Amino acid sequence: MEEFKYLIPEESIDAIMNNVSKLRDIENDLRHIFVEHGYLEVLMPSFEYVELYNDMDIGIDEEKMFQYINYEGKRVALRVDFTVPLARLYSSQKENGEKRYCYFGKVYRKEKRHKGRSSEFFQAGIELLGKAGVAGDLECLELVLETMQCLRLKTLRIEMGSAQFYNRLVEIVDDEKFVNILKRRDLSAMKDFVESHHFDSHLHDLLLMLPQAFGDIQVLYQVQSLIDDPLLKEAIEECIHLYQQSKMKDILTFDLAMTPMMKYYTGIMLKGYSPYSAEPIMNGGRYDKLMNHFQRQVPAIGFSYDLSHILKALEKEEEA
Ligand SMILES: N[C@@H](Cc1c[nH]c[nH+]1)C(=O)O
Repeated sequence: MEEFKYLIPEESIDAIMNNVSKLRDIENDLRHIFVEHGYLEVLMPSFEYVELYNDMDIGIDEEKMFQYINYEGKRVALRVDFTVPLARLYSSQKENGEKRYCYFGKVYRKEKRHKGRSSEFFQAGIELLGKAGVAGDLECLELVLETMQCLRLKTLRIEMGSAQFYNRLVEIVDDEKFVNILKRRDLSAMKDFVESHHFDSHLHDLLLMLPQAFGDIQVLYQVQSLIDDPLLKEAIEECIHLYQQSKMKDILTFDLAMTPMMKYYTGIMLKGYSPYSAEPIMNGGRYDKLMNHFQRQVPAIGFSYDLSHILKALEKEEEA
């Protein structure tokens, strides 16, 4: 036992000592902008019932949760996500109006084998509840653009995918193997997959180009010319529409092979990248059906920065 007192469990990374003041500055700048735009800062509890996350089927397996059984015999987990508990908070309020929340804190997601990866993610994010469609998407995109300046990182890129596009495609293709191939962006596996099915020629061509459907607005036009399904069409048209109105055209890349990080996404999905971080420094998206779990129909969108990844990217950028 004696030697353990000098060690930390593999779930932990050691204390962050470099650049903590920088992290606090970034946090404060973000807070300032969020609050200025009407987002109310909330301090969410660290513990939630495991059932809350399970019922929402968010796509984070139970094995990823740090959990224990409390005195009632109920399973309790350390927070694995902010979006779900905030949806619960919203549902406890009477009216369905627009609400803007922001938050700063950690989420805990256990890795099977850590290999130096942390299980703690320091997030700073917002949730915009009750604002539907392009208007809500644009408000969110503008806030991303404005707050990106706070991060002190030089070359940031935003990738946009569509959960509506992805979900509909999964439905049409109707074969579990498809998702795996898409996640790996495996071109030759996709060829074999397409050849072993009898899809119509449009779907056939679309699936073949999908692993590489990554790039500027031309990608959307190219895909648009291949589809006739109304829901797929609608999803692409929404992205085009957003692009036309967005102020981040020069840093925006589309990725139609993007698979949802969280199962609750129903519309656009966003990821922010620095060339100095292997992991996305920002994740977000529209989730119009999550509130249905609370017997409410409320459209919503949000995003969160990962401050730990941002800090690491800053260090690497400085070294370079
Ligand atoms: N909760 C998501 C990010 C997000 C916030 N709002 C919508 N999505 C995550 O942890 O990846």
